[in-house]
Amino acid sequence: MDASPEKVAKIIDGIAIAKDIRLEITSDVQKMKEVYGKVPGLAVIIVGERKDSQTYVRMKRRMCAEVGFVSFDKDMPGDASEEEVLQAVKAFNEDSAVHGILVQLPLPKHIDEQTVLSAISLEKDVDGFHPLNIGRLAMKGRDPLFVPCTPKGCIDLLDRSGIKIAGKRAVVLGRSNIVGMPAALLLLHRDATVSIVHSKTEDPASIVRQADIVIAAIGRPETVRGDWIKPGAAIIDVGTNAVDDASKKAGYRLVGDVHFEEASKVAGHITPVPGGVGPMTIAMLLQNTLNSAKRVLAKEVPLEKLEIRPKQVAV
Ligand SMILES: Nc1nc(=O)c2c([nH]1)NC[C@@H]1CN(c3ccc(C(=O)N[C@@H](CCC(=O)O)C(=O)O)cc3)C=[N+]21
Ligand SMILES: [Mg+2]
Repeated sequence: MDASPEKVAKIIDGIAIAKDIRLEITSDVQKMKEVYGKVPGLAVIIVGERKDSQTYVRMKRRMCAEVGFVSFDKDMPGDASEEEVLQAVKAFNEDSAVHGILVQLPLPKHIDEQTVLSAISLEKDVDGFHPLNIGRLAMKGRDPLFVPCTPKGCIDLLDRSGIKIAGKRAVVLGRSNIVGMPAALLLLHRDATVSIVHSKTEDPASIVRQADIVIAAIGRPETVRGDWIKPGAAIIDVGTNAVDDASKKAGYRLVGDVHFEEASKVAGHITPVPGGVGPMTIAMLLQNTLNSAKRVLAKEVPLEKLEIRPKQVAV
């Protein structure tokens, strides 16, 4: 494919795809309710008053209601102690109506995130942030119980857009525990040839230019420019950066890590921001929670009689 200036990439519509997924989930939840008298339960713990965190948590709780889950809300003050947060996690670990536990990040500075994430029961770690789930993700043949939602959503966007992964060159920008690193591992498990570009990489543009698939997760606005992109490449933009914009009522607008206007003239497929990866993150959280509830059911109902199967049964 050549990069003639009039060429325009196909937009990957994360809002529509996430909605399809929520419909699939809703139908499984209805069946679960009819046949077994149970619905999935998701507990969301938020500590402190960060505006962005409150917005995300509100969206998660709204989506839970939409698909028929029960949501358990625990809103704690910003000066809650680590011990108190751990107690809240423990209570949800022990509550059989709760199939998934999410502790909204970032936590206030006086609380150690790894201590809290490690306290979440492995069977309820729907964010996939528990070190054992991350460790399993890194191992061939040892599937984790839960895959982190944002990277999982990125792969699902590629799959549902008909983009082939096996054998392709993929470049991930960013190496965070919650997006870049797991995204690279997932691509590797799908037989892509994977490079990770990060803050110390020399000449990142030359690496990105080789990629058939780009996942950008660095949290720096419009860093990936049009001339970094191989014509026809698939671009998944995880960045959600607020930049000042006086023409907007809120005083800011959201932009990705990719310069959308430039990139969409070169790429074959591209996700918009907002409306790309963001909605998928929440859809994957719901999917992980549903699968967790199915796994609990599979322990109570003989597998051959189970009408809705979990993706994976044993630990
Ligand atoms: N334990 C934990 N799990 C998370 O999954 C988690 C977290 N902590 N902390 C913060 C990040 C961020 N995150 C997003 C979820 C949805 C959108 C989303 O739906 N964004 C919309 C735009 C929303 C808007 O307009 O502000 C979109 O991109 O279209 C974005 C970001 C989950 N996170
Ligand atoms: Mg593995």
